[in-house]
Amino acid sequence: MAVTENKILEVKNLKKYFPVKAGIFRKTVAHVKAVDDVSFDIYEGETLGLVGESGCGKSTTGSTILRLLEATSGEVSFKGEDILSLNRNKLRTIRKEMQMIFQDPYASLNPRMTVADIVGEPLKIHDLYNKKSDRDEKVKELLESVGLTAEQMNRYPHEFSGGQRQRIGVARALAVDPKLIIADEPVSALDVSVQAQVINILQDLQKEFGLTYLFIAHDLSVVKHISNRVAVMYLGKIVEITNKSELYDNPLHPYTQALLSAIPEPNPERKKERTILEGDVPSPVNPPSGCSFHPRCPAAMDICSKVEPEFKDYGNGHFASCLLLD
Ligand SMILES: Nc1ncnc2c1ncn2[C@@H]1O[C@H](COP(=O)(O)OP(=O)(O)OP(=O)(O)O)[C@@H](O)[C@H]1O
Repeated sequence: MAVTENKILEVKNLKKYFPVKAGIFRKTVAHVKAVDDVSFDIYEGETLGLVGESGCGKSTTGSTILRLLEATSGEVSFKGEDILSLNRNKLRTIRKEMQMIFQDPYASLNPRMTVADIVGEPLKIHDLYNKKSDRDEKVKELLESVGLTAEQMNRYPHEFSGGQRQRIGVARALAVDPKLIIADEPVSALDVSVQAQVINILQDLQKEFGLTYLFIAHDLSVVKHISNRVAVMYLGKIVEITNKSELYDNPLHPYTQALLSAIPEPNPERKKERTILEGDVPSPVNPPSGCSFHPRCPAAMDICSKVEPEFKDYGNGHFASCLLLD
């Protein structure tokens, strides 16, 4: 399925603050602003890459959309339905259509369960294929769709390589026939040679089943191949979002430029200038005033520490928040 004009997911002003407690009465003394006013849409059939350094809030965004974490405020609507206000029953029904694939294929599969039980578990939870023989048939089909074999269904996770385990994770996510998959760093724990295989499988499955992906990664090179659009996140906020070619050819935000310059250039003749990001990512408990990127920004001016930049459209759906662009 090609990318359509239907918004399957709309995220508006989403915030997730974690309380920081201290003292014998465990009083809340501050908040970790993990997701701080994030808005974006995803169109049906599309892959939106969500990229940023460790700790910028990508996983929290994914988990809050699926209500694995409760949002502090904001709106998330999936196919027009307001997810954040659904009761448990309705949430359970809609969860079938939104699945997550996790980063660590070692930690996310129960070592004591066979592959058949792992992949079949969501079917049981959602009361699908109640007869064991039907469920096993479905599991076989799912394993084959991710390039594994039916014979492997009675084995345990430790008998598989990292890439194969991630395929098991993908098969499990697909079991309930979802529409949207949030893939949280699905290839970060894998060898580079295996990363491309898993990404290719995800792309093939997208075509076959008309899936939509939110694909989370900390590295812009990983999402380049698979994404239609890319959103760049820094300290709880999206600082730039646009379609893939625009982002890689014409990045507007200095943070995006720095992330791009960190990608190794395989061709030595096309050596590029590198922007080395100075210092550490500031704490999301007490983000810097003004533009939160200013302490590390190679182009920062005085005003950047005083005024918070607006998130503006610079044409053709290319949004960025940087005072230097005005
Ligand atoms: N349960 C929690 N309680 C308190 N703070 C949390 C909690 N979960 C995450 N955080 C903090 O929220 C911020 C965002 O974390 P998150 O895991 O979403 O970032 P990330 O971009 O996905 O990073 P990574 O790539 O390392 O997973 C971090 O500062 C993190 O320490």
